[in-house]
Amino acid sequence: MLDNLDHFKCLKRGTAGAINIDPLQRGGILTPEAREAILEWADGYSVCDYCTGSLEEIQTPPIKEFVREALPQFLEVDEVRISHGAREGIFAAMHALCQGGETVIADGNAHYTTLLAAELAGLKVELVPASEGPGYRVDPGGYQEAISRARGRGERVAMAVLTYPDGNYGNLVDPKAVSEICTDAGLPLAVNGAYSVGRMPVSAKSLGADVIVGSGHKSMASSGPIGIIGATEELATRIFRRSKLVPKKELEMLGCTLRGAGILTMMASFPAVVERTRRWDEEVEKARWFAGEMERLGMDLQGDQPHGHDLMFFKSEILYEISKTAKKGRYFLYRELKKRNIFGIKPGLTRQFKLSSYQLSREELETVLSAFEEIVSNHPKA
Ligand SMILES: Cc1ncc(COP(=O)(O)O)c(C=O)c1O
Repeated sequence: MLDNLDHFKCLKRGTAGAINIDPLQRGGILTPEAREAILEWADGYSVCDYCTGSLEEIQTPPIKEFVREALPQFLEVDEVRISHGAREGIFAAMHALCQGGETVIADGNAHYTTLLAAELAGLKVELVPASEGPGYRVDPGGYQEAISRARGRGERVAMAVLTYPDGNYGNLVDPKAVSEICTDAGLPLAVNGAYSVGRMPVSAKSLGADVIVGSGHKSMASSGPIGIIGATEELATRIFRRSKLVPKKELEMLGCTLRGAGILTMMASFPAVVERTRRWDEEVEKARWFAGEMERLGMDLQGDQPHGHDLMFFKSEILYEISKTAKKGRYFLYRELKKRNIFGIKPGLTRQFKLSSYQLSREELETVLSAFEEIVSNHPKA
């Protein structure tokens, strides 16, 4: 094996020029500025040229200004730190704010990483169930019921998490309503903004979030893994507490998180990211138009109606019926889209799939719609 490694030398992704509709990837596509930054800062510990002891204190490049001023202002939150992703932010908050054996409340549409974070922190999870499809709605009032259920069993409830929006249906639950319930119950609320921070306007203050996390590689045009965690002053002193053994370093962050190009891509994209959040209404309008056209072709949008996010989950019996007789069976949709230079729907999916219209032009989305239209009309149904 080690004598024949030439195929590692020149790795190509093979997606140049394609239309990418993968919800996981749309908001993480780099700006031209970030592409330049990645080359400039690509070497391992490149940000440490002028280190003064901790990542958020570095002034050259201007990480200090970015983390201490720009990000808190952007998110309307007291303190921000850079993490390796949304999941690490959620874990840091749970680990710092809860004691082993306590319970966290989370929405039934929460991302799996919220459950793993709780498990790793030694916590129990009480879910607020989502309704049946097609809405899959989480009712804010369900948080009160979940708190009462857990407390009724004698559990100590320590915090709540709201996924805003969730990563399956793009549903947006009223965070203010959840926050009021949490405040009355004496619980901090962590908002998982993996699909919102960097896409839509997000103010931790207006949402009523005590902790907010975001994902750079999902929604802030950054090269991953990278995320952000913000907290109110009161909680920041607990989450970002310093080590007793190495007092310059923050314990929960294991000293320094992003030590290379990733943070420079986030910084280089930041002006464009701030700007694009101001045009969120256009994205919602485009998503609604696109969903309407897909429904006309026979697909059923799940989740919020009218839809409030670019992440869309469709059920599609029509494509499933076609797959029963199509060449390559359930892989036919992936292959047909690939032939037309469109990718992002997972190979093998036909009956239900997610996609995103984020930052795609109307022309590109029309190309996607024509592809679906052709695929439906060119194939006989079973
Ligand atoms: C809603 C949601 N939260 C969190 C994550 C994880 O984000 P990260 O990779 O930044 O940890 C995802 C990833 O798909 C997600 O969809």
